[in-house]
Amino acid sequence: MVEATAQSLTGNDFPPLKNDLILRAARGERTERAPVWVMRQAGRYLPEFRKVREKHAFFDICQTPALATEITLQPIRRYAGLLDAAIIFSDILVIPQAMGMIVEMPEGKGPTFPHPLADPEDLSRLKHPVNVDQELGYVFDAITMTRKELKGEVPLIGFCGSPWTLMAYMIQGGGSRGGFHSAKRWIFQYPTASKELLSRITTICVDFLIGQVRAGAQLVQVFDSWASELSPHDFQEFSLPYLCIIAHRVKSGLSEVGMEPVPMILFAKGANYALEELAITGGYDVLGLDWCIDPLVARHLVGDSVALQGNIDPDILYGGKEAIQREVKRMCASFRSNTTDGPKGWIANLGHGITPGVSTEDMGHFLSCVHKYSRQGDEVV
Ligand SMILES: Cc1c2[nH]c(c1CCC(=O)O)Cc1[nH]c(c(CCC(=O)O)c1C)Cc1[nH]c(c(CCC(=O)O)c1C)Cc1[nH]c(c(C)c1CCC(=O)O)C2
Repeated sequence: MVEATAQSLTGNDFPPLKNDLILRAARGERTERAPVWVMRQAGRYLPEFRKVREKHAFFDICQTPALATEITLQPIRRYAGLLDAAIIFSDILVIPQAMGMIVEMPEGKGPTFPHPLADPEDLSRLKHPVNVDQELGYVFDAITMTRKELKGEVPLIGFCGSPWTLMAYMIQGGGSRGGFHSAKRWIFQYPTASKELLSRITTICVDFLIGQVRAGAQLVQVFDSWASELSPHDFQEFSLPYLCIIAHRVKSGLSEVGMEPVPMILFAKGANYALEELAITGGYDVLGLDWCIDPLVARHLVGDSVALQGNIDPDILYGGKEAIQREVKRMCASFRSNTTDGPKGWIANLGHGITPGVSTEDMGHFLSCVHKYSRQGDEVV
């Protein structure tokens, strides 16, 4: 059913889908076990990824569909039958690049912008408007190629960064290590210019996500990784409105071109105080949780209106096999409210991305434990 829609509307002849567990969970349905995938599942903890990285620069990989496809498939092959979704290999920072900014990814240093935005005059340096097909068509090509190569094994997730998180990088010029003082200064000193920038990024996110779905993405996720930097009040003003616009415009934009909506996931890290409001007005089908909230509490806050994703502490993967098993059991009990029924509207994941030092074996153990302890019929205690 899912396939018929995508095929007829994109003109792409995609193989039929064999595992729709994550699509059912994203719609809030009860499933026989929790579908599972891991943020950054195609990344540096995989020796096969590091091997490709030895020969190619990070953004060259993103811009070369055959390489992006190969890396997207690496975890799917290694953990055959254990992962329930693939996520396209790319980065949230391709949007600032599309806006004309230079982004470098020196090994082991994280993203670096040599010329970050210093003050509102710098907005004139940015391309505006951005032709997303032209600037980011390589991501669409990678998605179409990957979807074909996946041969229907699991659905493919597309993604983008949230306006606030992208703005934070564009002004700060790098990752979290030095804090986000410059980006925060903008929202307090230049609120109007900040909102102009957020609006521009929002428009690109909408076109980008619609393009990813047209290219073959079967779910999409928006990463607001630095929501944690904002107070509840500032999240309301500088992140939430733009997140809502993205969800609503992507859905209406897809329906305008005659396509079914796909499930939309929002991961707003550190914004657990906003879960209730996000569930009511956000427009997202799934809310991702970090590990700082108990799943039972989260479910109580959001009611039955959305599915939940998450949320084990990624560092548990450093705790050894016993700890992984124990904590997965605990997570399953909390998401399933201790019943023998299968999970309802739950996608298992970590509470943030997997980190480079995790052993591939421990990652496999995590996935197996989710398969084992999230299953219908077993009581989890
Ligand atoms: C904040 C953010 C970025 N990128 C992303 C986020 C949101 C998720 C999150 O909060 O972790 C999203 C992202 N980045 C990458 C993916 C690929 C798909 C996946 O497997 O999840 C996704 C979904 C590949 C990547 N993106 C990056 C790598 C490693 C870079 C390398 O190979 O040198 C990978 C595999 C680089 C990157 N890119 C970014 C950072 C902070 C870093 C460096 C830190 C790190 O390496 O973990 C920006």
